[in-house]
Amino acid sequence: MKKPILIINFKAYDNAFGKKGIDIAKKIEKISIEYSTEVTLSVPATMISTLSQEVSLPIYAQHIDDVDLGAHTGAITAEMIKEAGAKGSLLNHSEKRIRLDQIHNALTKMKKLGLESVVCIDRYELVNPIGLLQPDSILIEPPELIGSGISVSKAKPEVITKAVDEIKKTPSVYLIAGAGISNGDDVYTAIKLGSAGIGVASAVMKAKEPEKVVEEFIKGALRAIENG
Ligand SMILES: O=C[C@H](O)COP(=O)(O)O
Repeated sequence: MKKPILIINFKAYDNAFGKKGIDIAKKIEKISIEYSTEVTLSVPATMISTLSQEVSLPIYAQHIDDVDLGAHTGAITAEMIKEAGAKGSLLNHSEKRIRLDQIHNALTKMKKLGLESVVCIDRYELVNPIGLLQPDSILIEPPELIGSGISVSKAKPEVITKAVDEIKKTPSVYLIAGAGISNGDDVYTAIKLGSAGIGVASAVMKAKEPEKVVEEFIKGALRAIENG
């Protein structure tokens, strides 16, 4: 994964799929290319294949099930998302929690398949236990701020700084911050506090002009990196 890490989670918003899903992905791609800054899209499973073909951005799944291929009705496996074109997946999002053993199994399989992984957690005490499992990144998000428009950077900066301290014990793992990220300053602050990037959903998916929001986020991230 390249820093700054910018992950836009499409979740199940009404513009996350179908023609609207392609449209928003293309708008984000245009800005990403303009600023030479990679933006990862975490999309509904049904859109992985389409968006992998329609845009040049890294496409992630939002979840995978910890099951082997076989009799598991409705399962979405690591093999399936890889074949559909995904570069990786979120795991354990607060809207799709899984058990620790399932995170472990999923990561083992993803590594074998060459898929990237971003494990979501809700508190800094989990940074080290999850970091020891060696995902590519950990995304820390206080659940109460998700979708609130009040950013973790402003409302709970200590969550980021404590998580940044903890991630130093597993230096190959990136720490990403998310929840309520709404503007360029939120992104700037999150990175200045030591995170490798941000995860965001509502500010982009609910925006009238999502490309403008993404542009502001990228500018905030680049400004933070320039200022060291
Ligand atoms: O995966 C993204 C997060 O849950 C953040 O959501 P939000 O930007 O709507 O707060």
